[in-house]
Amino acid sequence: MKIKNICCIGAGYVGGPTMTVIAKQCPNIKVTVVDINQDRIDAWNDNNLDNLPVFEPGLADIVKETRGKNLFFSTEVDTAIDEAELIFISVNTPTKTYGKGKGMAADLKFIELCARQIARVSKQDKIVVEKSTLPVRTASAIKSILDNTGNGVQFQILSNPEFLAEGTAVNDLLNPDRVLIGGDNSSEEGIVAIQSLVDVYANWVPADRILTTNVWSSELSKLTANAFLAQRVSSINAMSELCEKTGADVNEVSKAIGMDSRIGSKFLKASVGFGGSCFQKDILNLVYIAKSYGLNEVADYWEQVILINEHQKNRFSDKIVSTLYNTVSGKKITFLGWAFKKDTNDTRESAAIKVADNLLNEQANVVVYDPKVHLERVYSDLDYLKTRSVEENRELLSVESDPYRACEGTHAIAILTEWDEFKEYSWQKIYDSMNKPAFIFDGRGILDKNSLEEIGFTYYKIGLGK
Ligand SMILES: NC(=O)c1ccc[n+]([C@@H]2O[C@H](COP(=O)([O-])OP(=O)(O)OC[C@H]3O[C@@H](n4cnc5c(N)ncnc54)[C@H](O)[C@@H]3O)[C@@H](O)[C@H]2O)c1
Ligand SMILES: O=c1ccn([C@@H]2O[C@H](COP(=O)(O)OP(=O)(O)O[C@H]3O[C@H](CO)[C@@H](O)[C@H](O)[C@H]3O)[C@@H](O)[C@H]2O)c(=O)[nH]1
Repeated sequence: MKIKNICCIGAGYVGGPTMTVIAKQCPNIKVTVVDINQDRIDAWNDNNLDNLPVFEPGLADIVKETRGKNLFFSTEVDTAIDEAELIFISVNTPTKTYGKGKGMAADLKFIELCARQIARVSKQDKIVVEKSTLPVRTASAIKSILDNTGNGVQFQILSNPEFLAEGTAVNDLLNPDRVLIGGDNSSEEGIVAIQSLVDVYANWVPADRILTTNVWSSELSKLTANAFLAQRVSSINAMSELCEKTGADVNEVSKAIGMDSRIGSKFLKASVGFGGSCFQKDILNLVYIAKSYGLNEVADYWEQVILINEHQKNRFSDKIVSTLYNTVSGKKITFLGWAFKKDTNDTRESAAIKVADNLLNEQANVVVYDPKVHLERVYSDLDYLKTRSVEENRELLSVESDPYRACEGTHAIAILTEWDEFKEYSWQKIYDSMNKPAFIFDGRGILDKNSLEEIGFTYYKIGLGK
């Protein structure tokens, strides 16, 4: 079937950029991205492209090129569903915060609402594509809802997980390592549906990078990919602590092992801990699924990836406290960076949140500077933890829009995000304005130890032993 109209439900970090790139690469397909969040849709439609709800390098240019031509953002969900032959579901699937599986399982209520809405509205056969990350076997639940609540029309369910990383989303979408499409390859209708989606991607993705599998393999591959990626970060972070004790340098160890082609060099950068909306959520979900099948050893194995990550964040804040003579009470500590990685305004599960929370518990005065994260976001991240009152969070933590002002009179600087601009600062100027001794805690290993020590800083880098 030749696709002419695509609808995507969910205009978030995945739906927005993914559909923008599809619209660019497929000028003959009309792509409508819908969301129930009016503010988000308004922001996607804002004439000032600085106000788009998602910051990604290169994204605004493509939105400018396609919006109003074959790319539309709207809150008219029913109309967009009705018009489309193919519907992506790209809504959030957060960790459950209530009931059975609380703190572990994925909350599928938004997915179910979408399925019910598609069933209610559809008057013609549709292909429904899982773009959200979902527990393996969710497709059967979606199928059951569609078939039992629909108007007798036929639905084909595909799984097409998204592998983009934030900060590099546009490039990842334009040049994906692979596109994965799972579907019912045992029926003729299923094969036609799979081919329809393959044809969309074939507009720009080479055929050998479009992989088709059965639905369950596709669903499970997404969780597996994130588990393997996060496992590498936790593995190198575990080694970073041993490096600090033994005089090794984790960067040298990473390089040495990464040159082994069987290991590979990517995703071996020690850090203050991984963040982002996916890794923790998806591994917890994997652990929950394994447990639900009684696979306790499998569950315990993957849970360690999360436990090491928690440890890494805590040990970074502990290091700050112990180095500052075991007390940070009333001391100003400057955070450079709040986003979970560079080149994004996303802060979900950012290591900075936990490190700040720990330091606020010690009554530090934390000052935050991040080039892309706004003040309200920082406070809402902290308030969400409910560790202390909203007023106390505002008393103890402030946000600065100028990095030099953020560092004035501070006792210590902690690098929480690897923004490139941090490397370009006049560190002499910063040193001159700081309390002495002037400490830097580099949680991302991005600054040059020798030149900072020459200026007079006391410099700590994750994974660098003495
Ligand atoms: N963020 C990433 O980098 C990334 C990458 C790959 C996969 N994923 C997965 O993609 C999914 C979406 O992630 P995200 O980061 O884009 O989430 P998000 O929270 O940024 O966006 C989800 C959007 O869906 C909307 N929504 C929820 N229910 C709706 C409904 N019934 N009708 C219309 N709109 C509705 C919300 O208002 C929100 O704007 C998740 O399953 C996530 O695990 C995320
Ligand atoms: O060597 C590394 C690599 C990453 N990180 C950290 O790990 C986190 C996640 O980084 P990254 O994976 O680059 O960003 P995400 O946007 O979270 O992307 C991941 O999660 C997405 C959502 O599922 C997937 O689509 C992507 O393939 C997967 O990389 C960030 O805090 C990074 O700073 C490190 O500490 N060291």
